[in-house]
Amino acid sequence: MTTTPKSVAVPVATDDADALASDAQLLRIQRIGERLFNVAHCVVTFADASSGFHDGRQAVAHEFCRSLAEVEMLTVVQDASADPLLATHPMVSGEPRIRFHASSPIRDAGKAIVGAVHLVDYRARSFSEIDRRAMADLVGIAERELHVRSLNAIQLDLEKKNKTLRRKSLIDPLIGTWNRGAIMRILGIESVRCEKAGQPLSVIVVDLDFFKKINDTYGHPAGDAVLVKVTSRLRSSIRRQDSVGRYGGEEFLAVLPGASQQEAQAIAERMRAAVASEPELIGEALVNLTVSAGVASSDLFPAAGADELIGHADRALYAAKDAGRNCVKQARPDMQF
Ligand SMILES: Nc1nc2c(ncn2[C@@H]2O[C@H](COP(=O)(O)OP(=O)(O)OP(=O)(O)O)[C@@H](O)[C@H]2O)c(=O)[nH]1
Repeated sequence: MTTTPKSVAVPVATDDADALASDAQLLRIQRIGERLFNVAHCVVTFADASSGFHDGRQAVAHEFCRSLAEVEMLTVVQDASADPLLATHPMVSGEPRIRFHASSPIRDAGKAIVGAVHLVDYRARSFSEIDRRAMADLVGIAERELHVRSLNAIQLDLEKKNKTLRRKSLIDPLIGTWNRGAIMRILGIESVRCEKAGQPLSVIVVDLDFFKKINDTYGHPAGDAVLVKVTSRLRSSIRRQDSVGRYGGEEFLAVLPGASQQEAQAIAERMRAAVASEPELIGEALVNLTVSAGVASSDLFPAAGADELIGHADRALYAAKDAGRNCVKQARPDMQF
């Protein structure tokens, strides 16, 4: 009778606090079992070896219980030394000379066996009808605990999936920056924050020059690769507190909280220079890339809301394109676009 229990996957709470709380509860169940039946050990085992819990005092009894085959119903061996199956078990014939063993399966909500409650003693003893009913009650408590554990695990899993989904819903899948929805939300938040703090807020709209030609010449996948490379250069040009997102196809929006018009102009110029500084290797070809940028700052448009600020930056971008591209234009109240 030294077979290993079948492996049944039991969802367990992986969060440390939850796991500790559940383990404390299991220890409590085991202590109640020992008191209730006046046995040396009450051990709860799970088919999934990674779950279940025992203290050092129970290690031998736990090892014994885990070495036994899974039971389908309450099974009682009143004297293991006289039991045809257990008598030859090394922990019965030798130390620690286990004599009494009773076990009853723990079932999950779907009635699958996921573990067992065991009673172990070093003296032979009887097991009354009252004991049988008490054992059923104890198993019921263990099953309820297991149910709570799996609910915790499901909740944790859902929370993780939720977090991943939320993140995915904010990130552009091609270039890995904030997507339009996310960068607009960041702009909204920073706009309120800067206004409250009495700080300026600047935005930059950046657009790749002649991108259609790149697509037409090298193909759409190469165009995608260009977008990724340009994104990386733009990101390396901003400050820690700034954010860049994909505003449109080949258009980016940078949100610069606290940046005055001069600082924003300098950052936009840094972006432009970073892209134009050296050609990008796309496949076999060295491709010269440039961007045009329009900058708008709240210190020049104090009454402008976030959307209006973008409108001003957009118009400055058109001016940069008109001026021959590969340049930065600052939106000014006195400018005619
Ligand atoms: N490869 C690729 N191309 C894109 C993507 N999004 C938009 N585009 C392309 O970007 C090109 C934009 O072209 P235009 O609006 O004419 O702009 P442009 O050629 O950059 O010209 P200017 O902006 O005036 O310098 C179009 O050919 C779009 O198909 C994308 O995700 N991947």
